[in-house]
Amino acid sequence: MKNIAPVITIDGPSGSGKGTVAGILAKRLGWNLLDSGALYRLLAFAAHNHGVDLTNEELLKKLAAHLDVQFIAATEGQLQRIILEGDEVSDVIRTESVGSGASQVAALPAVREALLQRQRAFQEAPGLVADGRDMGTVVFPDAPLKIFLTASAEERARRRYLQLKGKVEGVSLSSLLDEIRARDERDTQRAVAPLKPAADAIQLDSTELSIDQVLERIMSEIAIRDIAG
Ligand SMILES: Nc1ncnc2c1ncn2[C@@H]1O[C@H](COP(=O)(O)OP(=O)(O)O)[C@@H](O)[C@H]1O
Ligand SMILES: Nc1ccn([C@H]2C[C@H](O)[C@@H](COP(=O)(O)OP(=O)(O)O)O2)c(=O)n1
Repeated sequence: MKNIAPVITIDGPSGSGKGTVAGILAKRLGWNLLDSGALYRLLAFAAHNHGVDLTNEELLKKLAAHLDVQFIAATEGQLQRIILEGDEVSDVIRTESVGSGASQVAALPAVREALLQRQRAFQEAPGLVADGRDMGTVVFPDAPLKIFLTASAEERARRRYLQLKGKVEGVSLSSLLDEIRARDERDTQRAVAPLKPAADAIQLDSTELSIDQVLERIMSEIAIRDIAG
């Protein structure tokens, strides 16, 4: 049977606000949430734990196909939890070094293929908000609303800095900016499913917008399309 649960895709570079906006939107609509970047982060993290080299496409493909992961949905007062092989890894997968590993494994075609069905399985009633790099272009090309969220690299580094300062030792704005630029370069230049807006995506530059303003813009696009009942 054809899956008719609507999908809203939010793609964009690191620090543009995708995860924040997708999480709030899913909660507001009462829809499911797919944080696709978490899957690539989990794979990079699992590879590190199992001593698998981040260039070993064959082994990474197998690891991706058998990734033992559980997403426990957010509840009132409790953020989404991610369990990998029985251990809670919600926080440890968020470091920039795991992000960089995720970006490396994400460039491998066999890895992307192995994770495709797992991502599509999140499309369940009453609807799905999915964030990542290729949600609108590859994973959910028929989504009725696609957002491509951007912000200047400087603003994205500033946001990350504010987010990590006090939590992670030795963070510096200039190294975060370098890391963000390196990840942008790798994610946009790879051959398979590169980061780019879908032809029918609405592009939203959040450099000068607050989180609430971004949400307001997306809510008005949802209302125009009448996709959330
Ligand atoms: N429009 C915005 N203005 C200011 N800060 C923002 C905005 N959107 C997101 N943030 C903050 O920036 C940081 C990174 O956001 P996040 O949602 O993790 O980005 P992404 O998922 O695109 O990497 C978070 O601390 C978040 O609260
Ligand atoms: N749909 C996706 C999601 C993430 N990736 C890759 C590329 C990204 O640099 C890494 C990490 O993604 P993630 O969305 O968690 O990173 P940010 O929160 O934007 O910093 O994974 C991808 O290739 N395709």
